[in-house]
Amino acid sequence: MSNQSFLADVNEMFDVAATRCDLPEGLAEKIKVCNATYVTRFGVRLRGRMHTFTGWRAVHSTHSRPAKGGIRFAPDADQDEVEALAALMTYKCALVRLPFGGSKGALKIDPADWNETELEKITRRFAQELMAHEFLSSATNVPAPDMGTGELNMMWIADEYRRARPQDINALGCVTGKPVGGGGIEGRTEATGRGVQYAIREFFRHPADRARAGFQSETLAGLACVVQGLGNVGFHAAKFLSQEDGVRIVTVIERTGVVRNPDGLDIDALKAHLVQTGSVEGFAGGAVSLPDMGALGDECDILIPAAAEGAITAENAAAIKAALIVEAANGPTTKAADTILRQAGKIILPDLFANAGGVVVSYFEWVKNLSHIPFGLMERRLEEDEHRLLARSLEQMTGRDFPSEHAGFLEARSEIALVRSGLDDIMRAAYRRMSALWNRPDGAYPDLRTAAYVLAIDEVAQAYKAIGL
Ligand SMILES: NC(=O)c1ccc[n+]([C@@H]2O[C@H](COP(=O)([O-])OP(=O)(O)OC[C@H]3O[C@@H](n4cnc5c(N)ncnc54)[C@H](O)[C@@H]3O)[C@@H](O)[C@H]2O)c1
Repeated sequence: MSNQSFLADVNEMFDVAATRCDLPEGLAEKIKVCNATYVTRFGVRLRGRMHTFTGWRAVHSTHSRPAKGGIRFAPDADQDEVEALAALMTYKCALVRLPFGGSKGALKIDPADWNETELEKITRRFAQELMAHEFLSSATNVPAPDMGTGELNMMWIADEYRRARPQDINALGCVTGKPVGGGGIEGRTEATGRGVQYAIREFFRHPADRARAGFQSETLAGLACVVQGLGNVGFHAAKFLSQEDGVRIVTVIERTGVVRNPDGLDIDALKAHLVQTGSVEGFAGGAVSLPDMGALGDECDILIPAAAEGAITAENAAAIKAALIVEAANGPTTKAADTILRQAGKIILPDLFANAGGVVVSYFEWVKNLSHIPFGLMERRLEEDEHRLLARSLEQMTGRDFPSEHAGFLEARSEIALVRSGLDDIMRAAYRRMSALWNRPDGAYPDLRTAAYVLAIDEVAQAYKAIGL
C-alpha cells in the first residue's frame, strides 16, 4: 500500500464516521485536515562527508495541547504517511480522552545503516531542527518512540532540548518514552504491548461482543494467535499474552522469515535469537520458513498485525482465518480489506483503541515530568500540598475521585502498579464506550472502528464547540 492510499484510507474512515456525528457545517473538514507539516532537510557530517537527511513533523490537531505522537525512523517514510499517522494520533488521544492534540514525525532513514554514535548525531540534529521551529517542547509538541526508534533516541532528544533551554523547568517533558533513569516512567517501554493485552482481555469480558466472533468463554488460555512483527509492540503483546494469559503464539511473521510452532512459541527465546542474530533463521524452537505474508492466513483465533501499515490488503484479507483481528500496528488494514473482513464476519479491534497503551503511559510520564513529584505513592507521611497535587494527578489519570482532605498517609503503591492499573482503567473505559455504540439496537454503528472514530470525532468537536467554533 502506498503512503498516499494510507492517508486516503484514514480520511475515508473518518468520513464514514463523521456522517454519524451531529456536527455544525464545516467542522468535520476542520477536524479532518492536517494543521501543518514541517519538512526539514539537514546535513550531518559522518564517515568523512556530509549526508543530507529528510524529516517531517506533522501537527494534525491542536484542539488540545501539546500535540503528541511518535517519531519513526524508516526508509519509506514520507509526508503522506506522517500526516495519516498524525491524524490517527488525534483520534486515538480523543478516544481514550487524553488532553493531547495529534502529531507524528519521521526521518527517512534505515537505522540499520548507521551505528549508535552516528544515530545519536543524527537524532540530536533532528531534535535541533524541531526545536528551532517550535515543534518540540512540553507545552507544544511532545514526541515518543515509534518504529525504528526507542528510549535512547528519546533520551538524546530530551538532552538536546535541556541543553538548549536550561531555563525550561519542564524540559524533561518535551519527549516521552525516555529511560526510567532519564526521567521516564516504569512500564513505558512495554506499554503499547501491555495495552494490546488489556484491550483483548476487555473484549473477552463482554459476552455479547465475544460471541459475535464465536468465542464462548472469557478465558484466553489455549487460544491460538498469529503475530506479525516482533518489534517493541509485537514482542510485548506476544510475551504477555503467552506468559500471563496462556495464549499459544503459533506463528510469528518477521521480515526475515516465518516461525511456526503449533504448541506455542517461546517468545523470549525467539526475541533473544532475533536480537542476537538479526534474523529468525536458525531458531531451534519452531519451524522456520522464508518471509511470507501468506502466513497471515495461518489457522488461529486471533491475528495481531504489529509491524507496519497496509499488511492486510484486498489481496490477502479473504484468506484470514482469525475471528478476531487486533490492530497493534497503526493502519495495518486497508479500507478495502476492512470491508472484506467485516463481510466475512471478522471482528476488528481498531488501531485507535488497540495500540493506545503507548500514548496513555506517555501521558503518565508527561504528568510525572511536569508535576516534579514521584509517580508512585510512597510509604511515608506526605505534606498537605504534596498530597493535593498527587490526588489531582491521580484523578486526571484514572478519572476517579481521590480524597482531597489530607489523610496523612497514602497507600503504598509502586510506580509500575499505578501505571498498569491506570492503563487498564483507561483501556476498559474506552472499550465500554465503543461497545455501547456498537451494540445499539438500531445498528447505527456497524463495527468497532466506526464506533471508535465517532467517539473520537465527538470528543474533538466538543473542544471546538467549547471555544465557540
Ligand atoms: N512503539 C510504540 O509505542 C507504538 C505505539 C503505538 C503504535 N505503534 C505502531 O506499532 C507498529 C510497530 O511499532 P514498533 O514500535 O513495534 O516498531 P519496531 O520497529 O520496534 O518493530 C517493528 C517490527 O516489525 C517487523 N517488520 C517490519 N515490516 C515487516 C513486514 N513486512 N513483515 C513482518 N515483519 C515486519 C520489523 O522487523 C520489526 O521487528 C507501528 O505501526 C507503530 O506505528 C507503536
